[in-house]
Amino acid sequence: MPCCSCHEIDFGIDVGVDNNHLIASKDPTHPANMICELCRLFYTNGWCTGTGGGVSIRDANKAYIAPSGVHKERMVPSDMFVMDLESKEYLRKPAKYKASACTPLFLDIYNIRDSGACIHTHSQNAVMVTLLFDKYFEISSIEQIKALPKVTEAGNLWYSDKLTIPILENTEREEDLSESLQQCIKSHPNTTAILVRRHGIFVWGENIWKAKVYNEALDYLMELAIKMKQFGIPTVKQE
Ligand SMILES: CSCCC(=O)C(=O)COP(=O)(O)O
Ligand SMILES: [Zn+2]
Repeated sequence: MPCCSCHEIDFGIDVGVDNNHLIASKDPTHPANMICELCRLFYTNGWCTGTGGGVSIRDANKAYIAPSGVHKERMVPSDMFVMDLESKEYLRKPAKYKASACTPLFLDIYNIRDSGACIHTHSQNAVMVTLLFDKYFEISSIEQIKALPKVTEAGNLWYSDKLTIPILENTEREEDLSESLQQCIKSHPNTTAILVRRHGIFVWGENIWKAKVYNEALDYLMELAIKMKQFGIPTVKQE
């Protein structure tokens, strides 16, 4: 029955409270669509299986965040949380879910680096390198290194540059990583990724396309480094 004094009741609370216009778009590059597409792809790569890992994308002052503990390859845009990065209030909060446990970590990365997207994977290559290296994953003189940015200056690393990715110790709860992650990002201004021992990797970039390239290149290099170690080949080329 229409209500003459409150038009919202005609449409149901979803229109006003759920802010569906923030996630409904036919544009495949819209953050809500991209997160779903990339999580499907990352699931296929073994990077976001068993509900682990995820993707967040920033659109100006808004962060798009996936739900926690769901089949990451089956998410749909209406599952997305949207946070106002200034007020830290959710503009959209699907009632049946909690936001990803990685949310404080994604926010740390947006805050400290002003990045446009964050990728978190549980790639076995990432986990293995944290078991094979101590404080840093290091590799040099491999062509794929040229896909990674210098970060503190324009341009990418050169073939013979040494790529260094810090390794943090894991915590029981993902959100408890926040303090050490913040410190690590600040003390390593030229990194675009951080590994977490026995857990995975966080990768970020100016936008989702760059973050995707960095994550793919890093995973390639980590897989290669594991094989090099198996053959006793040093990952950093001796002069
Ligand atoms: C088996 S996944 C454990 C939590 C985690 O490390 C992760 O990356 C996923 O967290 P989310 O809350 O986004 O499901
Ligand atoms: Zn994780």
